[in-house]
Amino acid sequence: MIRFEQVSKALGGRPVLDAVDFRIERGETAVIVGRSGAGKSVMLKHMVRLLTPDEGRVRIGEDEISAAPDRELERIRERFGMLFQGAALLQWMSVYDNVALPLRERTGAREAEIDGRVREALDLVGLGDDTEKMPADLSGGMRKRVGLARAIVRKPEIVLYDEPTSGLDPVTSRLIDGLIADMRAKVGVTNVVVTHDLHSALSIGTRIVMLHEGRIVEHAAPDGFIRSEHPEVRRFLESQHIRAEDPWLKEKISET
Ligand SMILES: Nc1ncnc2c1ncn2[C@@H]1O[C@H](COP(=O)(O)OP(=O)(O)OP(=O)(O)O)[C@@H](O)[C@H]1O
Repeated sequence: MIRFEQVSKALGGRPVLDAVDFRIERGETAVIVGRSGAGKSVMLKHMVRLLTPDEGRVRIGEDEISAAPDRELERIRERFGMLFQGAALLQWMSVYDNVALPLRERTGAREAEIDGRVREALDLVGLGDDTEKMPADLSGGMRKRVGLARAIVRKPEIVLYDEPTSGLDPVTSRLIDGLIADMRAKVGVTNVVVTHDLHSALSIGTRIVMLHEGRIVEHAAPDGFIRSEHPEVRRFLESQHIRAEDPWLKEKISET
C-alpha cells in the first residue's frame, strides 16, 4: 500500500533520510518511532509529498506520488486523512462546522449528506453530544478528537498521525490510542503514526518501525520489536522502562 524505495533526503545541508526502504500493507497500523530529529516527520511528509525525495521513490498503491504530475497529486492526496501537530481547529467555528469544512470545501455534497457524515465521524470519536461547542471550550484531548473526526470525515483509505498523544495526560493518551485502533478495526483504514510514546506504539501498532539517524534500524511486529537486539532499540526501550516481561505487554502481544 505505501512503499518507500531507497528514499534519501537532505535538508539544511544535512542528510535526514538515508536510503530508507520499507513497505506498509493495507489495513496495518504502522508506528514510526525514534529520537527527536531522527526524521520521523520528514518521512510522513514524503507520503503526501509535502516533501519530495532527492533520490528514490514513494508509492501509494499503484501511484508513484513522488513523481506524479500536479494534476494527479490532488487525487492521490484524497486517499489520505491527516492529523498533524499544527492542524489547529478554526477557533471561530463550532465543532460541527470544523468537521464539515473539508466536505463543504472539497466536495459537492449536499447539506443532508454532510450532516450524516459529520455526525457519524463525531459519534465515532465520542463527541456526538458536543457538536455546538467552540474549540476554546474544549480540552486538549477533545480537540485532538475533533481533529481526528475532521481527518476521517471524507473516508480516507490511509490516516497519518503526527504525535497524536503529545501534550495529553496518560488517560487521555490511552483514549486516543483506542480511537486509532478503532480506525483500523472498525473503519478499516491503514494507519501511520509517528510517536515518541513507546507504550502507545506497542499498544496500537501491528508493525513498529524505528528510525535512527535517517535509517531504519528495526521493522517488526511488537513482539519482535521488544526482543530486538539492536542496541539503539534496546536503549530506546530501556529509556521508557519497557521490559518484555511486563504483564500489560504480554497481554497485548498475545492479542496480536
Ligand atoms: N524544512 C526543513 N529544513 C531544514 N531542516 C529540516 C527541515 N525539516 C526537518 N529538518 C531537519 O530534519 C531532521 C529531522 O526532522 P524531523 O522533523 O523529521 O524529526 P522527528 O524525528 O520528527 O523529530 P521530533 O520527534 O523532534 O518531531 C531534523 O534535524 C530537522 O531539523
